[in-house]
Order: sequence, then C-alpha cells, then structure tokens
Amino acid sequence: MGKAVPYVEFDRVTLARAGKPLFEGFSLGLSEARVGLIGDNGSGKSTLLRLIAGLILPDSGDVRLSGPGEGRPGFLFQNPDHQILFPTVGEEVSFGLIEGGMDPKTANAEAAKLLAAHGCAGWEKRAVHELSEGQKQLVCLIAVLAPEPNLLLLDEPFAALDLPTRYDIRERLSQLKQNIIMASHDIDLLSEFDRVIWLEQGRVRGDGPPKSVLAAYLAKARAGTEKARTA
Ligand SMILES: Nc1ncnc2c1ncn2[C@@H]1O[C@H](COP(=O)(O)OP(=O)(O)OP(=O)(O)O)[C@@H](O)[C@H]1O
Repeated sequence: MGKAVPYVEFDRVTLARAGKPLFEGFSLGLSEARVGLIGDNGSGKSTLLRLIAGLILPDSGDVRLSGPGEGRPGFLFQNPDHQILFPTVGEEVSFGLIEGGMDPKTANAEAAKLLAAHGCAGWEKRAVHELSEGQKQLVCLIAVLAPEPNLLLLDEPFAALDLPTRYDIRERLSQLKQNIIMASHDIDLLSEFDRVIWLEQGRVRGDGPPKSVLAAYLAKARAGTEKARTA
C-alpha cells in the first residue's frame, strides 16, 4: 500500500515566540482522519494549530494544506469567550454563512435549522453571555461547523466542561465526517484517534498509534512526578 498523501504538511518551519525559538526546521505530514496532539503546557500544541489555520505565519518554511485540508479550517478554541463575536446565538451561528456569501435572511433561517438539528431549537435570540460554558462551547461548535469546513482544528475544547457535556460533545465529534486535528490532555478521547503526536518544546517526541504514544507520554509524566516526590 502506498503512503497516504498528507493534507497538512509542515516543511522546515521555523518560528520564534516572544523572542525564543519554538519550532526550528520542523517538518511533519498529516494524512490521518483524526490526529491528536499531546504534550506539556507550552510544548507548542496551540501554536501548531494556529499555524495550520494561518492565524500565525512561520518565520521561515511553509505550512501547506491540500485535499481535505483545503479551504478555511474550522477552529474551536479552548475558551469560547475567545471565539464568540456576537451577542446572540443566531448571529454567532449565521456569521460564517454570511461571510461565505449567503444572504443574511437565508443564513438566519439556516442557522435556526442547524441549531434545531443539534438540539438547540429556538436558541437564535438567546444572549450568548447567559449560556453555561458547555452551552457556549456547543454554540461555538455549531457555528464552526455551519460553513462545512473540510478540516476541524480543536484546541482543548473540553477543558472547562463537566463530564456529561464532555461526553455529549465527544459523541457529536465522533459522528463528524471532517478530518480533525485536536490538541487535548484527554487520554481516553485521544486513544480513539488514528494517530497521536507528542510535542515537547516544539519537537516531536513521540508519533504513532495512540496506544504506544500515550503510554510513553504517561510514563514520562509519572516519572516526573516520582522525581519531584523523591527530590
Ligand atoms: N501570543 C504569544 N506570544 C508570545 N509567546 C507565545 C504566544 N503564544 C504562545 N507563546 C509561547 O509559545 C510556547 C508554546 O505555547 P503554546 O500555547 O503553543 O503551547 P501549548 O502546548 O498549546 O500549551 P498549553 O497546553 O498550555 O495550552 C510557549 O512558550 C508560550 O509561552
């Protein structure tokens, strides 16, 4: 069987953040439908997702998107408050459709349909600031999916959610047809992915099937805890 063609390709990417090198000659191709990113705080997961989304540009090298990576990816941030732009749920969901060229009246009707399809019928006029964190995250997910992006980039979208909401959104994600690249600390969720990449200080420390990469990451984290206890 031939090697799958990557839909995201980092080609010798170099990037400094706050004057410090983070990625140096970083090359990586992604061709799997569900790719997980794991790594300690500050290892570069969010920055990698932002590079893929084109929200930041490399200092040198290229990030290329093709095939299922083409078009503007949908980006779900860790904190819905960093994502939400509008006062009402309806405006938030219709925005991406209007931006994509749909006339506002059709976009509003479409937004209402999408909300209803996700169990949020009649939410159009609701004020976003009155929603719970989980409800906000759900609205963000519906808004991100509305323009039907080929690729979804998810930056620890479950961190602030209670368990039932986490399972609900997780179930919704598992049914999506889109390719997904997700940064997460949720070992259970990542164990269902096709490939997991372990980042450490802007480098790939582990890469492969979830079972082996997650086991190695956990072992390293536990060893660190052990060392701290005996120091
Ligand atoms: N906007 C920014 N300006 C300057 N430095 C930044 C910025 N964003 C991130 N960094 C730095 O880049 C490095 C990687 O950060 P990044 O947010 O990509 O890590 P992460 O793996 O997503 O971490 P976490 O798990 O805490 O979300 C860190 O050293 C961070 O301080």
